[in-house]
This record gives sequence, C-alpha cells and structure tokens, in this order.
Amino acid sequence: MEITVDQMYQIENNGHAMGFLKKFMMENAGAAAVRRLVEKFDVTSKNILIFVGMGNNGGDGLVMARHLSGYGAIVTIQLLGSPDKIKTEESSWNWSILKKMPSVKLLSGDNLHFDFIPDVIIDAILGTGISGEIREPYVSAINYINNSSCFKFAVDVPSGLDPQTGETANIFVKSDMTVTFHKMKQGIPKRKDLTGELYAEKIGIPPEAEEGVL
Ligand SMILES: NC(=O)C1=CN([C@@H]2O[C@H](COP(=O)(O)OP(=O)(O)OC[C@H]3O[C@@H](n4cnc5c(N)ncnc54)[C@H](O)[C@@H]3O)[C@@H](O)[C@H]2O)[C@@H](O)CC1
Ligand SMILES: [K+]
Repeated sequence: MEITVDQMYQIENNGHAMGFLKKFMMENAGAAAVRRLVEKFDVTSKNILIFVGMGNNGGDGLVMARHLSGYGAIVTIQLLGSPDKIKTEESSWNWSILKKMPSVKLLSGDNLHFDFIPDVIIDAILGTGISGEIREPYVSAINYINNSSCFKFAVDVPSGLDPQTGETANIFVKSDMTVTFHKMKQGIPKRKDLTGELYAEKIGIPPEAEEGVL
C-alpha cells in the first residue's frame, strides 16, 4: 500500500505521541538502510561519503555513518551547513555522538573538495521535507553526486524528487538504490529511473499509530 507524505508525517507524530520517539524511528531507519547497503556492497575499508542535509533526512544519514563505521567502512560526512544550524533535536543528538567518534570524519559547510575518491555516496540531503526549487549548497552537492561514477544510495527518496507527486525540482539525484521508510510514498515509484533498486523498510512504528490515518 502506498501512502501520502502527509499521512507519513501524521503516523510519525502519532507514534512519537505514543512514546516511540522520532529518534528511535531515525535509528531504525538508518540501521535498515545500512542493512540494505551492506547486502549489496561489501563496505569494509571502502570510502563512503555521506552528504547530510539540515533536517531529519540528514539525521538518517548520520545514523548510517555510525553503523557503517561499525562495519569497517571509512566514513566521511559532509554536513551541508553549520552544525549549530541542524534543525532537529534528533539529528543534533546524532551529530553529538559522531563528534565523539574519531573513526568518522566530520566536514561541514559548502567546500566540496575531497582528498579521496568515494566508493559509495549516500544522499541524505532532502527527504519528505522538500519544498520548491533546490537551493545552495544542496545544488552543488547534488551536482557532485551526479558527476561521480561510484555507487549512489538515496535515503528515503533521491533528493530533488518530490515523494508525493513524483515531480522533480530544478536538480535531482539519480541513485542506484533507494530505501524509503515505513511505507512507500506515492510519488517515489513513479521515478524508478531515479531511485534505482527501491525498498520500503519498517522502522518499528507501532501499527496503532496508523489508526485514524489510513
Ligand atoms: N516521517 C517519518 O516517520 C520519519 C522520517 N525520517 C526522515 O526524516 C525525513 C524528513 O525530515 P524533515 O521533515 O526534517 O525534512 P527533510 O530532511 O526532508 O528536509 C527539510 C529541510 O530541508 C530544507 N529544504 C526544504 N526544501 C529545500 C530546498 N528546495 N532547497 C534547500 N533546502 C530545502 C528545509 O529548510 C528543511 O529544514 C524523511 O525524509 C526521512 O528521511 C526518519 O528519520 C524516520 C521517520
Ligand atoms: K535523500
């Protein structure tokens, strides 16, 4: 069953109100995404570059960084803004954990020059919160991703694709694999050319959180 983006936010809020906090959803989302990635790709000693936006899509990417480090990957995060401008509590919380993990390299701002060639790029720039035309520094990050020939993994939805309508913004990521969360959003499967292999993974939200929504 496919759901709307509005329904997803209502279900998320209901689950949170039940005590299944958004940070737990984020943890499960990042963990589920990493499970799909490592099934596909041996990440041991591989260079993984994660572009992280300032909302909760970025937060999922931060969780992935921690898990991937545990799998022996060499992880670099490029936060697309300043750490003090991270928009949500759960994402900030994950950033603060990573600050205690020298195994993950943390970069921030809009300088997109790296001293390595990534084996995998993770797009955790924009998810269901997208609105309007893509702005900098996200545009440059999406260009960087699309100009790279490595394996590309999109968190929830390729950035720049509207998960409700399936329409694309001025610029958008073309990925090899996409993992969305809880249930498929209506617009995503319309653009399999942008998602690559597409999965919807459960993230522990109680089915009761759907009551009155679906
Ligand atoms: N809904 C849920 O149940 C869950 C959502 N999670 C993640 O949270 C994401 C949604 O998080 P958010 O609501 O914080 O939204 P996003 O992280 O998708 O993005 C919102 C931020 O991006 C900025 N933005 C929006 N449009 C932009 C544009 N065109 N150019 C530049 N910046 C733009 C906004 O200022 C906003 O702060 C989902 O996609 C998913 O990855 C997960 O953590 C698990 C649970
Ligand atoms: K994304």
